Amino acid sequence: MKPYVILNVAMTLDGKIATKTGSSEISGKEDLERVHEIRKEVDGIMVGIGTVLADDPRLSVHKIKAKKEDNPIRVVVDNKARTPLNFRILNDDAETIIGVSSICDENNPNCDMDAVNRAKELSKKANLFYSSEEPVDLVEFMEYLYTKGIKTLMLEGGSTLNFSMISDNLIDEVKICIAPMIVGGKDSKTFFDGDGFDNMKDAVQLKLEKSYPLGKDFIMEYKVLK
Ligand SMILES: NC(=O)C1=CN([C@@H]2O[C@H](COP(=O)(O)OP(=O)(O)OC[C@H]3O[C@@H](n4cnc5c(N)ncnc54)[C@H](O)[C@@H]3O)[C@@H](O)[C@H]2O)C=CC1
Ligand SMILES: Nc1nc(O)c(N)c(N[C@@H]2O[C@H](COP(=O)(O)O)[C@@H](O)[C@H]2O)n1
Repeated sequence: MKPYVILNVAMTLDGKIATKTGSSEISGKEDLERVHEIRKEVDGIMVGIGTVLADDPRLSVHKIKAKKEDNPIRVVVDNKARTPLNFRILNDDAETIIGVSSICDENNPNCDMDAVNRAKELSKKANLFYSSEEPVDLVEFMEYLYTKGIKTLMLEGGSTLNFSMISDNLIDEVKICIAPMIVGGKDSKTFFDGDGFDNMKDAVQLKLEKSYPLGKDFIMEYKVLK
């Protein structure tokens, strides 16, 4: 069993989710409130370590009225246990689960002792899941999250993790905020990066369920066809 996964992202009209320098303030106020309403509803929010390092996110419900109990469990996919101990993702706003790879496991002959030691330190502040693979096996990780009570999970980026999740067929819904902005840049992060598929026939197929303007932005909501 796996959580029901909703991918939410804010992108510019030209499909970028951050500039080449990592600047990513894209959504308008109304969109941020929409996202925080979803955060309040779901059991967990997940991001990749690239997003943690770029944004130092809180991943709590803080743009709308909410109580501490409304905060979902925060989840990070972090191969080498690089989450900095002083980052907000480890504060006491909510529980945090960090998925690390097999190189953090001291019983693995190919482990990296620096990563093993960082993971040990992290385990004092968060619950660690040790994947049997490198990078983190996302199918295995989703099954683990489900056993931890995460039945609904919002994925909030970034580009690399988004592609791994969709190519592993783990995403059920996609919600996109398109802002009327263009930033360009071949090195700017797009909605989905990763390796990409070689052939269009392999493209993931989706069905548009809903679309509407929201403040200055435009929202599109899709179901992933399985
Ligand atoms: N506009 C928006 O809605 C959002 C924008 N962003 C932006 O995206 C950028 C970060 O994106 P990325 O650098 O692509 O980082 P990312 O957040 O996708 O993290 C990628 C990292 O996750 C780890 N990982 C472990 N196992 C993995 C697996 N099986 N598959 C994929 N990754 C795995 C790897 O260390 C990998 O480098 C930041 O600039 C951030 O601001 C992030 C979230 C939302
Ligand atoms: N919905 C949305 N709109 C944007 O313009 C964004 N840049 C993001 N980014 C995501 O939200 C995280 C920050 O969350 P906190 O406010 O710190 O709780 C960031 O890390 C991205 O995952 N989202």
